[in-house]
Amino acid sequence: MSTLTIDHVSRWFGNVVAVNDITMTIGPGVTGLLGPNGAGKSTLINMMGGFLAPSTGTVTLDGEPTWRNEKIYKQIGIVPEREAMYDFLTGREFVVANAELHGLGDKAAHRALATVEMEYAQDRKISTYSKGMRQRVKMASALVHNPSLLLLDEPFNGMDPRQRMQLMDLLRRMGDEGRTVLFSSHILEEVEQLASHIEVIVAGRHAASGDFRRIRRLMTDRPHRYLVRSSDDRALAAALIADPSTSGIEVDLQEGALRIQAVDFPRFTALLPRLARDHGIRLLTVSPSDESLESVFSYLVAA
Ligand SMILES: Nc1ncnc2c1ncn2[C@@H]1O[C@H](COP(=O)(O)OP(=O)(O)OP(=O)(O)O)[C@@H](O)[C@H]1O
Repeated sequence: MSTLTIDHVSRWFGNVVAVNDITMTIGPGVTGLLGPNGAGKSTLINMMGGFLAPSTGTVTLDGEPTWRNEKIYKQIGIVPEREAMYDFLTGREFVVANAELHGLGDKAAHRALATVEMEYAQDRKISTYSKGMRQRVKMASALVHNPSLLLLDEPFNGMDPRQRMQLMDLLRRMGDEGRTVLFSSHILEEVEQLASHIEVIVAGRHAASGDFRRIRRLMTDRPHRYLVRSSDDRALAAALIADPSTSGIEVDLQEGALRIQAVDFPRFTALLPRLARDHGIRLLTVSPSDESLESVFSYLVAA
């Protein structure tokens, strides 16, 4: 059982602060590291894995620093995001080469290939593999030395639903075995399905931490903005503003629409059609105007 401790870690590249004073603890089981593109997930994972030095702060695995610590590398398996692999090798050759780097032999490679259920294709060239197969071979090479900590950077990117399910099952199994598994993603649903614990980072900062219900609640409890078009925007605005489910309504003349900020999301969604009906107003468009992941995340950061 391994516990990873990130203590006031920052990392900058020139003027860019990629990771900004993050403190978190990752224990056994599956943890999802959620954040939009460019949030600093890869930078953080590289520091967790001991491949990149923090500018300040420390990353330790069971009390031992991960940076430049060979003893600790034996406990860490990392599946990087990048696609580049040795296409001219077979899956087996690739995993054996990685086993040899750890001073291990064919047996370890064979065991790792079996774990990811890739024995059937191990003698084919990597160039002939699908995205999911490549991901599994990368997993096998990260697993050859039976690490207690497994780090995966955006492992589901570009996978089809079946491949995704297979990999989710595998990671779940790894977590159930008592390994500490951390994977990054920018998709909440993906993280929700798999992780018992979620860490959210946005713009290099730690935005939230907890189980997915808590994170989901933080996201749905925030004010929602809607763009609404109707047969009589002014009458609808007048009817809505009296209700406490909304905190602001703006008539956007250019768009020919109302911009509504709802603070009580369930009440607002029930109220809107009822009010429209009661006032004989026809609703033409009701669309959330800030549902992008970015805005959800920025809300969490501001909270
Ligand atoms: N080697 C580097 N040199 C300069 N800037 C970097 C370097 N690595 C990362 N950055 C910058 O640090 C920030 C965080 O990048 P990082 O790749 O860690 O984010 P991410 O959350 O993994 O994003 P993505 O999902 O797009 O990979 C970005 O602004 C990025 O441009």
